[in-house]
Amino acid sequence: MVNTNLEAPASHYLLTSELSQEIDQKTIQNIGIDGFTLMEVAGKSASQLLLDQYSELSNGLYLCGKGNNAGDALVLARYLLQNDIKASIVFISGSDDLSEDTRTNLQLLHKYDQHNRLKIYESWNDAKPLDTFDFVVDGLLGTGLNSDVRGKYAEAIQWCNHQQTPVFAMDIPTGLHADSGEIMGIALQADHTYSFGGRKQGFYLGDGPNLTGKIDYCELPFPNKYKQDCHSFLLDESWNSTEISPTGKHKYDSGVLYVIAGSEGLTGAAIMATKSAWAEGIGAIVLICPRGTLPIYEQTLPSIIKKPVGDRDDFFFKKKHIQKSLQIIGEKEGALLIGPGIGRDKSTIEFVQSILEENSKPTLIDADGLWCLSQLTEWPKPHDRNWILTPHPGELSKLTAENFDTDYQRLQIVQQISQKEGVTLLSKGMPGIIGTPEPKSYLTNYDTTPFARAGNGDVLAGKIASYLALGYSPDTSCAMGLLNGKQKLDHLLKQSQEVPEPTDFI
Ligand SMILES: NC(=O)C1=CN([C@@H]2O[C@H](COP(=O)(O)OP(=O)(O)OC[C@H]3O[C@@H](n4cnc5c(N)ncnc54)[C@H](OP(=O)(O)O)[C@@H]3O)[C@@H](O)[C@H]2O)[C@@H](O)CC1
Ligand SMILES: Nc1ncnc2c1ncn2[C@@H]1O[C@H](COP(=O)(O)OP(=O)(O)O)[C@@H](O)[C@H]1O
Ligand SMILES: [K+]
Repeated sequence: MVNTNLEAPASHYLLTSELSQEIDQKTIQNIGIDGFTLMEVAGKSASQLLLDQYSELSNGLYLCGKGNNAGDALVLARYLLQNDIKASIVFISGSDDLSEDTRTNLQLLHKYDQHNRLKIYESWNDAKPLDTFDFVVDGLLGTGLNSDVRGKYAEAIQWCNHQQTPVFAMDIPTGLHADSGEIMGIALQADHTYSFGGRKQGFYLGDGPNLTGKIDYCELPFPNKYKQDCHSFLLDESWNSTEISPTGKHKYDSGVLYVIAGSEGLTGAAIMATKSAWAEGIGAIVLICPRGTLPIYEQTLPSIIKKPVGDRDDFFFKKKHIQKSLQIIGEKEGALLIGPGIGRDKSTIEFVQSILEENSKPTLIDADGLWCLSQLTEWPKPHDRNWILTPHPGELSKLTAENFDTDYQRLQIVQQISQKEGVTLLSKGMPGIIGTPEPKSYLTNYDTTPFARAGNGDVLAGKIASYLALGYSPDTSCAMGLLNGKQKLDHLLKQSQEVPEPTDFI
């Protein structure tokens, strides 16, 4: 029983290069909306956005390749020409070999030019010295790019990156890989990206966030059914409550959250996690702790039920605590959070292994709990249980025995592992990536560096575990946990310039 129920809004589907092409082709061939029409819609919606956002533009420089990406730029040029905005168009590889729809759009553009406001250059060399212009449009290359940008294209990009005027990218900044966010030799730095038919996955990985500028989604008439093959989504605060909703159970029909956390020297992790979970309004939290650590929690966690296991001189979880802990966890419905601050003793690993094998609750495994898991040759996960794992990059690497240099590799590992093991994986970092068994993945788009302070992982784990106990699905719980922090961060930063303390996020 693996529950997933996040429903991304259509504007938040993230397309790969292959999927973009597939959807284009199916719409053209099966639905009968031709490529020319799609191009018209793309260029027109970009023109509307651009005119809304910039009122003072008078002369555009359009850098064009020979494919359909150039066609989008030509449609844009036509609509802006209608608004008295001049166009200087540079075809980097000449205009003899344009794609069919792009050629048609060049012919149309000439027909719309009543007052000689159009200039055409047949090569990059011809175009220099360039006329004055107050914005640049990037219609060089689109989403299909899969080799390093060549020749004059690279030269034009380098030049463009030194200009002061705003740069508008059609569909994707040229040189950015649509799937991975990798720079293909050189890439254009855009101020705005008008993303046609769907945002591209690479906008949120690798160098993507540094190159796209502001991203505007321009809808194309793609039937929703063709988007069903999309597995990757953007998670941001614009998602509303119907998209992030409870699974069946009423939110306030809350179960108990059992927390197995803390050991000598690491009781802070247990305190942060339980306080954070408590703040979400859950009815009861039971903190299971080695008896020697109990006095600290008596002082610090008055609202939390404490159930000590073992003897007064037990300061970390051991094999001998297994039965008692399982008995406590089995008392009521709810969820389990295991890991923050439990340490890495050999006996703790055995303890964790048995708890994971025997307990039947939805379970969040974090921090040292993940380390214990990484020490086992096989994960003791029963197939019908919901597990959430919340590793930071080091923990993910240890857990999967995989090294990754890029976000794209990290995404691929998250997708593989969550599907193979049937778990929901929240890979912390920038971006945060949620992977589900379906498999689906959700990428965040905000700066996570303010969260990179010891304690924020415990706060996040506490929130997510509390949502699990409240009856939300694992993926929804992760999404809510991340967005809860982001919302608080925005609020705190409005009040002060300082980086907030982890306790501020509770
Ligand atoms: N109907 C549709 O499908 C719709 C598509 N739409 C738009 O089309 C875009 C995709 O268009 P596309 O597929 O024509 O690709 P695009 O990048 O413009 O040109 C490819 C040309 O570039 C060249 N080239 C390749 N690699 C290179 C390199 N490394 N360095 C230098 N040159 C390189 C290559 O030349 P070749 O190597 O073959 O000589 C090839 O001829 C998409 O992003 C969206 O904007 C929208 O209008 C909606 C409807
Ligand atoms: N609300 C949030 N949104 C995105 N990422 C978050 C959020 N809260 C925490 N994180 C991620 O969790 C990381 C902290 O977790 P971790 O490294 O495990 O720290 P800890 O030492 O607290 O266990 C942050 O660097 C960030 O990547
Ligand atoms: K482009």
